[in-house]
Amino acid sequence: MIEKKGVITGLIAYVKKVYSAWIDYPLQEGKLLHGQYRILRFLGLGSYGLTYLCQDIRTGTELVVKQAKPSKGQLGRDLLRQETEIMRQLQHPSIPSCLSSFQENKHMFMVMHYVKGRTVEDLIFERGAKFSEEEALILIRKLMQVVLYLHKMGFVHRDIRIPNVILQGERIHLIDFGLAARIGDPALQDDGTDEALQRRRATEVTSDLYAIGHFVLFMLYSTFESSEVLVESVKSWEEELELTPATKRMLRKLLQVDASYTSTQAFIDELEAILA
Ligand SMILES: Nc1ncnc2c1ncn2[C@@H]1O[C@H](COP(=O)(O)OP(=O)(O)OP(=O)(O)O)[C@@H](O)[C@H]1O
Repeated sequence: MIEKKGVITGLIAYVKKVYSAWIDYPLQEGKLLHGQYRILRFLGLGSYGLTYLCQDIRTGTELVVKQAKPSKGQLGRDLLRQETEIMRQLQHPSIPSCLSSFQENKHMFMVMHYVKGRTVEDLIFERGAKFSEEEALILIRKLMQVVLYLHKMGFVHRDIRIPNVILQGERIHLIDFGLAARIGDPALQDDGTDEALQRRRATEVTSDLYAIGHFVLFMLYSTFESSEVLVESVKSWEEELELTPATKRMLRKLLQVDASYTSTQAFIDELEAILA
């Protein structure tokens, strides 16, 4: 009996997976959306949305169009609506502007500026970029100008990660506001009981600072070469990375090993002091 129940549950999960893959299939290149945006290329399937590079046929400009992921139903649409509302309130040269939103064939879309450049993830994993301690901190100082603006506007990003930061020459851009929320508001999505995820997703500024800590570690590990061939390392970043004591102390606070910073500005002040 129990075995039969297990088979049925497995079968339902499989059917759900096939159905999701089918309804989340990206729209075709060349398709015209809203009579204005021609799809040039599918950029990616995120947790809650599908993203396309499009061309505005009236102006020739390249833009990004994000579609709520059909398999996520109402939650996908609510998150895209929230993302649109938040982006409309933000005006910063390092944040893509939201240009419009529309519905078509029961699907919801949002149009924003296209940021041409390379994500920090691409730079590290595809281009083999290496960040010294100082370079990593200088980049974070730039990123914190955008994060401080966001926090001052009353929002948290909640998804600051290396694929969501684009470098365009000397300029830095923060993208993907899909999980952004007003500070203190209850989160729309349920993140279960994973402790690390809950720290990233709390609607408090410390969740972005926690994410910044991991961001710094990704950059610092770009120069790390392990001598322990084929042995899976169980050492912590504090044992593996050779860092100045001040940076170590800063990271311990960001990662909430020690008590976190009391404000975003307090972190920036300490960062400035280290770089000075
Ligand atoms: N405004 C933008 N300019 C340039 N590229 C963008 C822009 N917005 C998103 N992208 C790119 O589109 C792709 C898909 O992005 P999206 O944020 O929808 O999902 P994701 O980051 O892959 O996943 P998730 O949403 O789960 O974090 C990524 O490669 C991202 O770099």
